[in-house]
Amino acid sequence: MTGPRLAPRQAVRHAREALGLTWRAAPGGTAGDVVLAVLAGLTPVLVAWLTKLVLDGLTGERPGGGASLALLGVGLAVAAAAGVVLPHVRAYVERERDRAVTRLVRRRLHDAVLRLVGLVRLEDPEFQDRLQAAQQTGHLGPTQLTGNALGAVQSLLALGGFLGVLLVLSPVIGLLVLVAALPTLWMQLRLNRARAAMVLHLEHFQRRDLFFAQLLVGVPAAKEVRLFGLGRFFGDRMLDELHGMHRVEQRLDRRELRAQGLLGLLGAGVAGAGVVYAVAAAAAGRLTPGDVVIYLAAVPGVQGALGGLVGQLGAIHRALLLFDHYDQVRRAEPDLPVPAGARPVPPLREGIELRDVWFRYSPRHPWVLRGVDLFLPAGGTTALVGLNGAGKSTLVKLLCRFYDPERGTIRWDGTDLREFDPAALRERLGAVFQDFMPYDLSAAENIAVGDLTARDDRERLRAAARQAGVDEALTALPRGYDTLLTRIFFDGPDRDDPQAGVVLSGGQWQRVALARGFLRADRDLLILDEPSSGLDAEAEHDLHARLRELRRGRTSLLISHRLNAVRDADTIVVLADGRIAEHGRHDDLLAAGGGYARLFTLQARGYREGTPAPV
Ligand SMILES: Nc1ncnc2c1ncn2[C@@H]1O[C@H](COP(=O)(O)OP(=O)(O)OP(=O)(O)O)[C@@H](O)[C@H]1O
Repeated sequence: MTGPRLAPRQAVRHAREALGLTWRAAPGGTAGDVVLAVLAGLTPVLVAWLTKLVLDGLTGERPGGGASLALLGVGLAVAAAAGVVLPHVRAYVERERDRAVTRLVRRRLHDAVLRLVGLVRLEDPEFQDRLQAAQQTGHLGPTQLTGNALGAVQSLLALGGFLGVLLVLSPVIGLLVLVAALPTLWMQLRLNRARAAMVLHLEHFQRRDLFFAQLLVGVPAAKEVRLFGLGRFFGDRMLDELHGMHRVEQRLDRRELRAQGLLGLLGAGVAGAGVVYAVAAAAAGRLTPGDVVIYLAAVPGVQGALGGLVGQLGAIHRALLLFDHYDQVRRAEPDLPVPAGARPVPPLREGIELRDVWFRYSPRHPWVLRGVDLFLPAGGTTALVGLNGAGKSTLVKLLCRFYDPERGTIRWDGTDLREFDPAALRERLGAVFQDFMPYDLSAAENIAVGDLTARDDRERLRAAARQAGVDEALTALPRGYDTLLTRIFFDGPDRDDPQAGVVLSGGQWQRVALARGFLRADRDLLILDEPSSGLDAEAEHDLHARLRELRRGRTSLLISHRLNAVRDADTIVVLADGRIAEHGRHDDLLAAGGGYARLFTLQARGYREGTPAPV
């Protein structure tokens, strides 16, 4: 397994940014941690040295009065106490710092995602993987890097101190210990790289493991999993992924075990030889008992510090790799060009014109729109119809500027949408999407997300709900509009009240989504993509009557498979194979006897004779 690599310059840049980020998030905590790391590195050496001095004083090897011996004893006690307390203080300071870093990283990631005003990047699976990894591990880069860098400083200080002591006592042994540690260093570095490679290799298994686990325990798939008896099938797939993951880990663990065992034996051999030498030298009077004690502390001290140092270097490498996900998300270019001096979006006076619009989701995907020419006149209702996959929702997404056309233009009173800031353009739009989002929030909040300025205006929210025909149902909920529309989690006082959260029916949700759209009914363009698909026949009829009222004199685009619901539109446009196949008023299209007439007749016959309609 070869390790993933970061170019040295990139590694240095990541290190600088990660450390800078830690500093900005928690300057006090970081400075405190540096001081504590230095103290923690020097304390064991100080304790060993003071022990030696006390022993030498006691055995009369070094002259010194009782007073200085007592002082040494006190110093030893204080240093030993510091050695016990410091790690706990440091752990607290580090956790505080890490929490501050986590908040800052989350905020910055959030800002980076908000800069993606379109959908292209979010729909790119590779970018999604990075985004998920950055969400989960973004904070670990800076915190682990800082923690391990300071750990490395601590190890270096301990290493330097103990090596200095050994070299003073016996340069030969000092050098021997150092040389014996070199294979450990080399092997650890190799293992570090293999471990970093494994982490990346495991990501694939982990994603799929999580996917199957969520299918098994999550609510969305629960019905199909039970009805189709998929539990065992998905459970086995999940365990396969887990096995795959564990096999990779096991291979590396075995390799590590072999290497560590061999190196441990080597280290113990060197240490043992040193002990024999030190005892013999003390017996011959070349070393004092204190020298032997400090020697006994220094050999494992050097080996431990070296091991720690190498481990920390490996962890730094892994932290830099983790930081790479965060860095790439942060540096992602905006997915839609937003002009520097974007023009304000004027109220729509004439209409929106699509001129020879070509679009595909990426060069790897087929064309969805192939030269669409269309005019949505201000103040008029245009209905868009067509078979599944014809490109209707795609056209809506282009109007909202979630994507730009690959060829051709969309003009708002003559101005290309690309000249506007997408956020300003969207301020002028109201929409009910076919795949609207049910939020795990209260009923009031679920409507208010359509226009957050109405959040505290209960009357406005209720008016919108009334227009969508859902006010009565929401008022009747256990806590009225404050009832959570979820059973997944409860907030505040709801926590202990299982009645507080409710599950709405599909049609009720559809009406809540409609209420969101009604909140924005005063916007310049109202887009209604299948607004009645989940409603019963009576409610659908009622809704379309309301929508007709609402649309009167407004610019709207209505998409529906129920052709009866669009027959009174000012213009009906039929989209087929990415092109406008027909357009005109209902009666004209029927008279023309084309695709629209065929579909309309089929649906009408279906209602009369009970024949299932095709769309
Ligand atoms: N995000 C996407 N990435 C890639 N292809 C997509 C994406 N969204 C839609 N498509 C493809 O674009 C084509 C048009 O889809 P679109 O949703 O616009 O059709 P539609 O006319 O709204 O269909 P329906 O009546 O079923 O809602 C389909 O072939 C679909 O697979």
